[in-house]
Amino acid sequence: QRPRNFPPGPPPVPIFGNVLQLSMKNPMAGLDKLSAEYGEVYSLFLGWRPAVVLHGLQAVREALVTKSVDFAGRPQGMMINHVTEDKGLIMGNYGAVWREHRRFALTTMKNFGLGKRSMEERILEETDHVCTRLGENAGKSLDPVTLVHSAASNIICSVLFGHRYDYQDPVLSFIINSFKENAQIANGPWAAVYDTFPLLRRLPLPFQRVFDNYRALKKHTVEIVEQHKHTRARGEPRDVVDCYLDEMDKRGPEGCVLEEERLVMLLLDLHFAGTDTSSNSILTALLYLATHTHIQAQCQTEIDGVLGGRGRVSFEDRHRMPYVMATIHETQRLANIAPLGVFHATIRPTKLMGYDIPEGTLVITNLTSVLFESSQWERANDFNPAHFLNDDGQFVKPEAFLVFSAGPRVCLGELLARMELFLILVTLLQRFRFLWPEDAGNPDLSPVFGGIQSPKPYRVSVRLRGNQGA
Ligand code: HEM
Repeated sequence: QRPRNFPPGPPPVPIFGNVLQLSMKNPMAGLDKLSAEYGEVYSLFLGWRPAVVLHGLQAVREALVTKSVDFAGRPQGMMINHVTEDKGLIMGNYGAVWREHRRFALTTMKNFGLGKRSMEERILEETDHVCTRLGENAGKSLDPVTLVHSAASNIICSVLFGHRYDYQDPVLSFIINSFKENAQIANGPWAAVYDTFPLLRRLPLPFQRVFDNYRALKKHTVEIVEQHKHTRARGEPRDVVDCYLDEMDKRGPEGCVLEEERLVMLLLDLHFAGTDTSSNSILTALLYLATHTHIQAQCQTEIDGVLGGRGRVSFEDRHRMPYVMATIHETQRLANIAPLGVFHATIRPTKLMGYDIPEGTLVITNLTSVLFESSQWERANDFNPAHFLNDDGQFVKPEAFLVFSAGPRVCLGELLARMELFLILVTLLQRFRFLWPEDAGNPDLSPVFGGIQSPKPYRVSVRLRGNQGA
């Protein structure tokens, strides 16, 4: 039963709630229909658990920005909380432990928080490896998925652990595959079964795979932390692990929320959140550029004009590349990496657009509905970099660009992700042309639905550009 003055929604059936009324493969169309019937704020039952769904900029903004703290919690008692042993940052509830870890991670990952090697340097170093691999494939076509996932994982590994893996290293594919499989299961029907039927949780069903993968990843991360404890020099951090250990030393054991077990979970969270998100954004950008070569060429003209003979781009160059910035942002909008964001929860009783929302209510921010809202975007379903340009051709970011969400829980890796996208894509466009292979048929640009979306598998032809060439 819905509480009094709770947002309206479809009648639930016993035990299942409304989950059977939505397609598990892709619930987005079903959610749009419900919004058309019940409004911008409506409710659903996921099994026994009531959830409020926010549709469109107005509702999402009121919750995340205007009532920010009220909506800054995370639902508890779900599979993902159990997998991370209630110690992760992403699913950590609003409170001192989450706040301290978020502050620590944000400060450390600022450009100069990581000791001698800046974030920019780490990204550009990895980009060189990508260019070498692409150069070997010049004149041919390749499936860029493994290369781009490996590069994104290596960048976050370099930031977290000061280490990158060779692209052939089996540890790298173990990490990427484990995170990928976990994301798939954790956002699929088996996670819903786990969350809805507590009595089934100990049975050998497919969701156990997520726990197995996580245990293996945790063991690997614990070993890295142990190695760091032996090789670190206090006060001279090389990476996030060293920074955390330094911070623990500085604060001492008394009343400190920083502890080694939490460090391991923080590393796993950042590694997970920083891999598929960035890589699928880059893969989507390459797909759109290869299939819209006039836009690619316009980016290359701007890049050549700004960089001249300079071999290396810097993040500062973005201010002189409005068209490139607009193109990257537009591909991010269309990539729609986190279509339903990450689930929120209310931390106290509150109101939203006139409805009463009790404490602890699960809240789903339908970011897709904002990124494709026809009143916010002139041509919402097209690839149109002009969405991010004003009449003077300058780069502007519309309020409805919520790929990183908003409010106190806004993506913690936004700066890193923006740097990666800009530095990698500009370097690649400076050196290569990407073409849709002639024998590949018509491109299918629609993404594969998931908690983190990806483009459909594709191949792309790679051509070397001349020094400054066209
Ligand atoms: C283009 C790439 C990325 C996109 C589109 C993206 C998007 C998002 C979104 C939508 C959220 C949910 C915010 C909310 O709960 O309202 C989120 C949370 C988060 N992201 Fe990202 N992300 C990206 C890259 C990264 C990277 C590179 C990192 C790692 C350094 C990262 C770390 C996190 C963390 C830790 C959270 C949870 C924050 C919290 O709960 O306080 N993300 N991200």
